Amino acid sequence: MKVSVIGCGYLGAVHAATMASLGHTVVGLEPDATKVWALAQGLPPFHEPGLQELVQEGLISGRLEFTTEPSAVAGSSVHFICVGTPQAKTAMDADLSQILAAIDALLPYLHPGDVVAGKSTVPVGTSELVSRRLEGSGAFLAWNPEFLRQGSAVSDSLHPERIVYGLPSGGNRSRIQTVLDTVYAPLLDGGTPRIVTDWATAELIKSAANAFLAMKLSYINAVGELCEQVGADVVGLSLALGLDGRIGADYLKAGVGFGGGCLPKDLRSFRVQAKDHGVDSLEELLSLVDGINADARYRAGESALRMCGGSVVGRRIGVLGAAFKADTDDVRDSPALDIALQLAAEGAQVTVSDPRVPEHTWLAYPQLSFVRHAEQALRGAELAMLLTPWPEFVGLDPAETALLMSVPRMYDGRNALDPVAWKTAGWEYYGAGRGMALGSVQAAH
Ligand SMILES: NC(=O)c1ccc[n+]([C@@H]2O[C@H](COP(=O)([O-])OP(=O)(O)OC[C@H]3O[C@@H](n4cnc5c(N)ncnc54)[C@H](O)[C@@H]3O)[C@@H](O)[C@H]2O)c1
Ligand SMILES: O=c1ccn([C@@H]2O[C@H](COP(=O)(O)OP(=O)(O)O[C@H]3O[C@H](CO)[C@@H](O)[C@H](O)[C@H]3O)[C@@H](O)[C@H]2O)c(=O)[nH]1
Repeated sequence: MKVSVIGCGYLGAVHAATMASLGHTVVGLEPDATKVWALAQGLPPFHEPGLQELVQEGLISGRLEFTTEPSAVAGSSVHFICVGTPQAKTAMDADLSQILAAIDALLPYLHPGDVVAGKSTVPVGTSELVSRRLEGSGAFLAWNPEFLRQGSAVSDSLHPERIVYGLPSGGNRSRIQTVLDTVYAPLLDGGTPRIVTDWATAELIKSAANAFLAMKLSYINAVGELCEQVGADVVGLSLALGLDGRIGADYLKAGVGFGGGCLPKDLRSFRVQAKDHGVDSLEELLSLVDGINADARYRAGESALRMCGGSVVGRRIGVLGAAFKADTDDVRDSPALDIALQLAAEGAQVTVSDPRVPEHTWLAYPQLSFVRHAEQALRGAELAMLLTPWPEFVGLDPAETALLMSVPRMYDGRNALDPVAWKTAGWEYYGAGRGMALGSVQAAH
């Protein structure tokens, strides 16, 4: 089947390559000529494990192409909408301008019977809005939200936990379902569960999923704050909670809070949706979740101040990590960058190390120094802050690393290091949500 993917950023590039690997002929449409050039060379313009190989396989097979030319999408049976839905510049709701522009640009090339499948994360009601724009084209609309995570996007796409179809009511429903079933046949045949529902439910499934993850993270971070107050250890507590199958161990790693291009903005968009529809209790709950997340970042800055004796003015701090999580080069709403900026604003000399964040990103933050390697950030520093748990940081040798520092002090904002090993090597160690605790809970069978 020929399919098009409209918008080839973190989601669209992966989706296009995945569709090609499932055997479809794929045209990826993207207005950014630099991204198209890079993708067409088989060199994705961002870091995503496994993507380069998948894109190169697609290009070599002849089933995958990238273009800036909208007419290339003509003749596709399914058009996947993967454009951005960022937070609006001056409000908390989602900015739908990329969605509407993408649909308008698609209209001249749609044929009756084509399926337009929205994969972007959108507020409830967006499908209704988009379907009115599609009127007269003869195309059908489905909302088919995507759940991949950056850093494991390729494997998440090839082995999804579920596929959701939001379909219109009426006679065309089964026809659209058949088309989507054909597109996803290799995954469905492999046992991936499929949920078929209406547009509004599909839209809400995605918002509710991200808000739930955010809620779990803010819950454990708030509990972590209590742990710090009473000298308890949130890492041991999370381990014990996670062994309860009803709770589950995922999204219980306490630290400096969640970031990225999805959870924060989707949580805020969901807040607006709840408020707009008069569900004040949900809005209040989500607002607390958002507030606790902001606090987690702020408390990291406060801990740094305390560890430096009450002031960071002129003090050298080495920050390990700029990306919002490991295995991505994405700094959208990154807690690490936010905390580094907070400390620079307090007067610290902050050097940030990240193995992947591209150099053009650094130019936007003249108040920070950027280096590639941990050693460069930590040499002569009196506080190290681990804020993104890249393997090269987690694997640092505490004794060797201590020799680089003017004072060996470690704030572990991801609870990724072994406090006993670091303390034994002479470090003053402080973990988010565990303070100076030594990690007093161990699992045994
Ligand atoms: N990043 C993720 O892991 C992820 C996962 C699931 C869902 N989502 C959702 O997917 C959507 C895209 O997210 P992203 O992270 O890929 O964003 P992104 O900014 O990386 O990618 C969006 C791309 O769309 C392009 N674009 C903008 N206007 C366009 C137009 N009119 N026509 C064609 N292309 C256009 C942009 O140039 C950009 O390359 C968002 O709604 C997001 O919430 C993202
Ligand atoms: O135990 C944990 C797990 C995650 N995080 C943080 O939470 C944030 C989000 O992490 P993750 O969910 O892995 O990253 P995303 O790639 O943003 O993926 C989320 O957002 C995507 C876009 O909507 C969805 O598709 C995914 O299902 C959803 O997990 C990051 O800052 C992580 O560091 C923690 O602090 N502790």
